[in-house]
Amino acid sequence: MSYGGYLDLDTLLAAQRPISRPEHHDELLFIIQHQTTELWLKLVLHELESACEFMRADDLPPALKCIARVKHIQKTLTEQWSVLATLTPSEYAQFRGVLGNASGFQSYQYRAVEFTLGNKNAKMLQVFEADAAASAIVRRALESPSLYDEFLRLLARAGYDIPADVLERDVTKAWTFHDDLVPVFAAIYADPEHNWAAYETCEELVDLEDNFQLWRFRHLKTVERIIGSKTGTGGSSGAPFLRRALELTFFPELYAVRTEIPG
Ligand code: HEM
Ligand SMILES: N[C@@H](Cc1c[nH]c2ccccc12)C(=O)O
Repeated sequence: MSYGGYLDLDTLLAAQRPISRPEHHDELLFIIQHQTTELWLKLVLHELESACEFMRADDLPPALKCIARVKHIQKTLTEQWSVLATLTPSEYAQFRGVLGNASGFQSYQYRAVEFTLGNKNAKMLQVFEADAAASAIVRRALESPSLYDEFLRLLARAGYDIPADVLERDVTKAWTFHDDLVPVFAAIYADPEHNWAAYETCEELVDLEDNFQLWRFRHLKTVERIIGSKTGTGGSSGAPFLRRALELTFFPELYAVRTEIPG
């Protein structure tokens, strides 16, 4: 066994192949920024899937440990935008053309993470039609209960009054706001001492969402400084599209409960 052999470094380090001719100095940065993100997303998915499994087994402590690791990865990914922000608009414009219609829209691991957190949208599968392996990853995330679904099922098993329509919902559909979950969370937040595990998990989920939004925000701000309000290579309006994504929420009832806390 050797360092490079164990890590399959030859494969890893052969995978940065700029396509601009003559090769643009900054294309390597662009590639590595994406590849490192994808590597971390691979681990995020792995940890979130484990967190779901632990929840299914009513084993919260290890689920929370997985979530804690995901939160650190999210922070790293958010910080990492500052490296790409050293790419100036003039530099990027010199090789943007080689990207054609390719775009972050096509990140199947990103889509799988969004689905695992509950932002499902079956239409997104179309993007990956031509790629069987990518489709399988995204479809699995679409068809599995989200982390939130698993948490709510766990709460129901623990005796909390989770409405039947929540427990029996079609998990392939986007989450919609459930008014009657808010009193359940209000009771948990009113008495943390007697609901500690549920209370702590609620706050961990809010952390996950908060971190996810910070990543989205930094993506938007980096995009704004690099391409202004140009339309995206993926066919979207660009920055306006990314700005709208900041209104998405994975766990709306966990935000709604905050309004209901007396005081
Ligand atoms: C110069 C750098 C970048 C620019 C100008 C940029 C621009 C954009 C734009 C305009 C979109 C909207 C889709 C489109 O029409 O193309 C988008 C989506 C996306 N980008 Fe980036 N991006 C950059 C870097 C990155 C990096 C480093 C990642 C990390 C993997 C990334 C991940 C994504 C993802 C996942 C989406 C889909 C978001 C969604 O559907 O909610 N982007 N990007
Ligand atoms: N969507 C980007 C291009 C882009 C960003 N990340 C990518 C990853 C791979 C291919 C293309 C891209 C733009 O409009 O400029």
